[in-house]
Amino acid sequence: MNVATLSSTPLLSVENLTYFYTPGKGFGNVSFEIYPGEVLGIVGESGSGKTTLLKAISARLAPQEGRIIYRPGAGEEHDLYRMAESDRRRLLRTDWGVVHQNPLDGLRARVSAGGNIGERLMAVGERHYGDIRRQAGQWLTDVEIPLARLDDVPTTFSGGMQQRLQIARNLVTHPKLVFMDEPTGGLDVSVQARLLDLLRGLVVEMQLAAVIVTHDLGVARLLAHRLLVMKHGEVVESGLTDRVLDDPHHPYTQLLVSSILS
Ligand SMILES: Nc1ncnc2c1ncn2[C@@H]1O[C@H](COP(=O)(O)OP(=O)(O)OP(=O)(O)O)[C@@H](O)[C@H]1O
Repeated sequence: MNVATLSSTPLLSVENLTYFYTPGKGFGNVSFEIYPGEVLGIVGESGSGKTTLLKAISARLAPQEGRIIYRPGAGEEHDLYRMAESDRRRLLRTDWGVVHQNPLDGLRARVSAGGNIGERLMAVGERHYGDIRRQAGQWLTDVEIPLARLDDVPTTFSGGMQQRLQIARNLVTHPKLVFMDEPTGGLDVSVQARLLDLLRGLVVEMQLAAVIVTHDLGVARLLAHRLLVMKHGEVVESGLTDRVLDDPHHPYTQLLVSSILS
């Protein structure tokens, strides 16, 4: 992917971040930056702290040390965990999106598909019922869900459809930054491939900045400009995706890469 057009001011700066549930369980001293339009992949084995790190950087788990600076526009700077709780919550409903591995964690099960998408639009101030319904319908079509399902609740959808609905709900407000935890996990291989295609198209078209946690290096290769490789709660390697995967420097990354080749 082309990173040459990225802005020189980071959208998000993560500085020496640490969170341990108990000794050895969590992550320590993690620092990195995300630029507008950039997709960062976080890879590593199960239990290496990826999900915990994603929660901390997406305003859902206060770190024990370190800070996160968010810059939504020129000259604007917010220290994420020093903002008022209500401002942080608003950020998650409007400027940011979170796509959970289990789609029902990110959807309202008793609200129609259209309502799930419309709710986010209302959070950014849209009030016109007709416009909201029209945009919800457009997004359903964009994520390849038949328009006829607009009034159905997500529990009647397949796993793949639920995940596409969750993506539509998150992207309808054109967020600046989206956090995704194993967005294709738990889906059949063929459904995963279609979803990946869709995600890749949306990321490019909307110039989304995103952080994607995955243990699947194929997903990382397809979506991420840059990778962080985690092991036992530490970042052991980082760099441009092609460099990390084609010329891994750290022995652990070499092991990860060779394990998918064998
Ligand atoms: N709520 C919690 N309380 C205590 N320990 C936890 C909690 N959540 C996760 N852990 C532990 O913290 C460590 C890191 O977990 P985390 O979910 O961040 O890893 P991960 O790399 O995302 O793994 P996976 O790919 O399996 O989701 C693991 O040892 C896990 O068992």
